[in-house]
Amino acid sequence: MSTILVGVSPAIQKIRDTLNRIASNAALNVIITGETGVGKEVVARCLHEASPRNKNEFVKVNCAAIPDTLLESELFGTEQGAYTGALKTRKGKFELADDGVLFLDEIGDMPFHLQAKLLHVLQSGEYSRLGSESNLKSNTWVISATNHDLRQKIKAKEFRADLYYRLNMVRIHIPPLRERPEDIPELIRHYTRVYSEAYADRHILPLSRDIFDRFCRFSWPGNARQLLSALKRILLIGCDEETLREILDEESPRINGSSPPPMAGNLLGQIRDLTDKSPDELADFSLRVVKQSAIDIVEREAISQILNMTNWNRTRASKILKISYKTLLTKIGQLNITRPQDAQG
Ligand SMILES: Nc1ncnc2c1ncn2[C@@H]1O[C@H](COP(=O)(O)OP(=O)(O)OP(=O)(O)O)[C@@H](O)[C@H]1O
Repeated sequence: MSTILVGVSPAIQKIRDTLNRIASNAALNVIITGETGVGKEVVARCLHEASPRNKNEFVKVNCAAIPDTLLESELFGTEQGAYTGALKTRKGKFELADDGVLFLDEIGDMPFHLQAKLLHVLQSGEYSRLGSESNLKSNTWVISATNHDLRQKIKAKEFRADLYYRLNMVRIHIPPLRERPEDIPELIRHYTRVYSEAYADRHILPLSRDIFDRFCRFSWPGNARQLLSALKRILLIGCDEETLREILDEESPRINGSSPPPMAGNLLGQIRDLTDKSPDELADFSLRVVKQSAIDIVEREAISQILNMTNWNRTRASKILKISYKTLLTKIGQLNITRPQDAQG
């Protein structure tokens, strides 16, 4: 099943744009940054699937989960007899990901001594298995991800600046969900469909209007991962008011407003934040992207309102909007507009 990057926020639309531009040549190392659970692996998988390397492996290594002593052999493999107990030759992740993608998750946790080795592979395109003298050629697209601020780690001498620049040929930053609340309803709708299909025997009902609204107002410190586990739990086993208050930690800060706040506000907020950005972060910015995002936001809102007003009578809606029926259908698909009752009870 292919990976879908759900979201309508300008941030996600910009990521989709970048993704399409860089996946076709699959050559520049990419670093994906963002808090835990924002969807870094989703973006890495989308890059792989959209690239010419999609017939070959997507190999993931979690640099934080593997003990320091094992990470090196995990990455580069071991030659038979390299150490007592190395009974046979084992391929490393670089070799398994040849012609495919090597996804280095939690790269900020890679031990300092291994960072030098990784840099060497990235620069020379060559590496050798532990205990072997002969060089192997590496042809893998390296995509890494981190939820640390690597610039802080560089200052603290915990991360090599030269490796950072090598990994960071393209940077994709995914903002936390609380900064793109318009993605919350989309995630709820999409994953309600996914879970309904996966658990078809359970006759899953969509969230009630009240819970849907409360989900949309919550700030989700654990981002999409937290949202999805709460959604799945409620859809599968339901929950009483007390449990819901616990899940939504109703003492914690709210996103303002009732339903998701106006999207245009977010776009303007993002534009105002531009002054804080580094030239690197402005690489994907252009007036064209802003204009397109603004048009999409306004069109989506207008079409949704008219569809709701006409109770989703598309012929009437297209007449009011003064566009053809066919254009309306295309826009509904392109702008990912869904009927409220598809997601709410
Ligand atoms: N935009 C999105 N579209 C679809 N699914 C998403 C999106 N964002 C996150 N998810 C889902 O949320 C969960 C967490 O996402 P993912 O593992 O990609 O996050 P992450 O940023 O890599 O987390 P970590 O830093 O903890 O490794 C996954 O189940 C993923 O499918």
